[in-house]
Amino acid sequence: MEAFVSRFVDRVTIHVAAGDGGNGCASVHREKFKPLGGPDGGNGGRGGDVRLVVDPGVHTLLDFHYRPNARASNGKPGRGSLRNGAIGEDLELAVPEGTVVLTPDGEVLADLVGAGTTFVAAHGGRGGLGNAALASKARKAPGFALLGEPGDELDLVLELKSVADVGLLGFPSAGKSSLISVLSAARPKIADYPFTTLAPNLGVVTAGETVFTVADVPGLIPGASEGRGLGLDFLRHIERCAVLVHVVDCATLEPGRDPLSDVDALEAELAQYTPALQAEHGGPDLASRPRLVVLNKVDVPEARELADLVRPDLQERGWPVFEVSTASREGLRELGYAMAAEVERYRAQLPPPEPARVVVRPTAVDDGGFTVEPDPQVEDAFVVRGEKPERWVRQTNFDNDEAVGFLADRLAKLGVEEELAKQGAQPGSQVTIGSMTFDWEPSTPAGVAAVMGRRGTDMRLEHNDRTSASDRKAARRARRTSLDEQGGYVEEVDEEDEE
Ligand SMILES: Nc1nc2c(ncn2[C@@H]2O[C@H](COP(=O)(O)OP(=O)(O)OP(=O)(O)O)[C@@H](O)[C@H]2O)c(=O)[nH]1
Ligand SMILES: [Mg+2]
Repeated sequence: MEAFVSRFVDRVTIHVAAGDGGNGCASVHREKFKPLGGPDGGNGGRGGDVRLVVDPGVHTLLDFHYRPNARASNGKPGRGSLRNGAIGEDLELAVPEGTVVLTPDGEVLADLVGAGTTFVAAHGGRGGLGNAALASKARKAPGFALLGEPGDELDLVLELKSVADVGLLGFPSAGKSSLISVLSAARPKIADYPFTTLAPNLGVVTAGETVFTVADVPGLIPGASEGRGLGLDFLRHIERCAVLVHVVDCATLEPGRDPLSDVDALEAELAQYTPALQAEHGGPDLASRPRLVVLNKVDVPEARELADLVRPDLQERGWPVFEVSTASREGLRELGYAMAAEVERYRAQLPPPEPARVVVRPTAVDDGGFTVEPDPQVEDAFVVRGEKPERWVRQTNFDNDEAVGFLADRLAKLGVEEELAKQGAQPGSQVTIGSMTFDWEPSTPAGVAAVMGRRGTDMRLEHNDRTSASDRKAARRARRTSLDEQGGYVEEVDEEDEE
């Protein structure tokens, strides 16, 4: 029998950060006696993702409790001579079967079922294109490159619905922590004063082929269902356990206590408690869950006598009874195997694990669309929203005029300028995209055409625009081919397909 855990964690908030994309490189090919070479700046590498992967060897969220921060590595910047930056390494975090991923607001993002099921918790940022990839017929030697995008960075809540297979029920000092310490390798605090255990402990027990978890929880006292002692905390944990085990102190000298009345008192508490989870998720109620009874401390002669005395009464209720001593370690092997058998029985009647039910976060959709709306806070100002425009702004180095010009071209090609003009934007109107606000200067045929079109018509300009569109398409096709050959390539340079 083995184990590794000494604390019980079923809910944890983690902070995940994907890697940033590397910046593209602006560089010009240099050779002796050939001063004017072409652009040869490579692309930045993509940042690494943070992924959650179901690993059957992991049984708790404990690791996240100790290490709640996870960061994947950044992509490397591109370099001269067409060298692309290395891609950032993905970070995989092993989570137990049944881990539920939520936003801090409680929205369920994924319910991870089945070994190997993967959820991308944070997407790495795209690498920026280097100036070689940005070169085109019209822009033969770009003096700029695109910035890498920051990776996603966010908080997530992980929850484990079924935190333990077996829950130990018992009065304070009955020997629950002692039992878990001898069944598993967990080393909880054990002492002869009540409520030694303040936070539940979890042990992983191996009996034969079966690996299962046992939760040692704070001692239960009458009134717990109304919140006495550590009652409600205790009950919240117990309701997640498939098998309940009464741990009874046969050596207590407290007046009014004996094994039968102890068991009755705890059963009465269970009966009064309405499990929160049951209401939420359905599932078997506490009353119908299998129980075992452990008569503990039989190394004490009086305790063994008492155990022998009450054993038939308990068996009459249909509960298997085990006499053990965590001190002399008597009866433990048999108990371990009996727990394993109950756990196996429970698992066998569970519906087979559903295929991965993963809810993808809605922000990942890139439909190429955008919206333009008047800014509700500022007069004569507009807000542009959309995956592409916002991304393009993030990729732009605003210290470089040429890069800003390139951004303006991209926005015009997507139709953002035209739409702004349609909605009445004037030169000098404030336009906000993502985290940037600009003064609008319609600089392109598309923008002007729209302004003209609104006033009347200008077929000439529309015509010009059509011609240049087919030109651009041809140029784009050529460029794409050359990009594909580079390999490790990051994104399409232009998204003019909307034309
Ligand atoms: N003689 C004897 N004493 C035991 C045995 N098992 C536990 N004890 C003693 O009983 C006392 C309480 O043990 P714990 O394991 O801390 O009991 P607990 O049920 O976890 O108690 P709380 O955490 O307070 O609810 C300690 O002094 C243990 O040494 C046993 O098999 N025989
Ligand atoms: Mg304890």
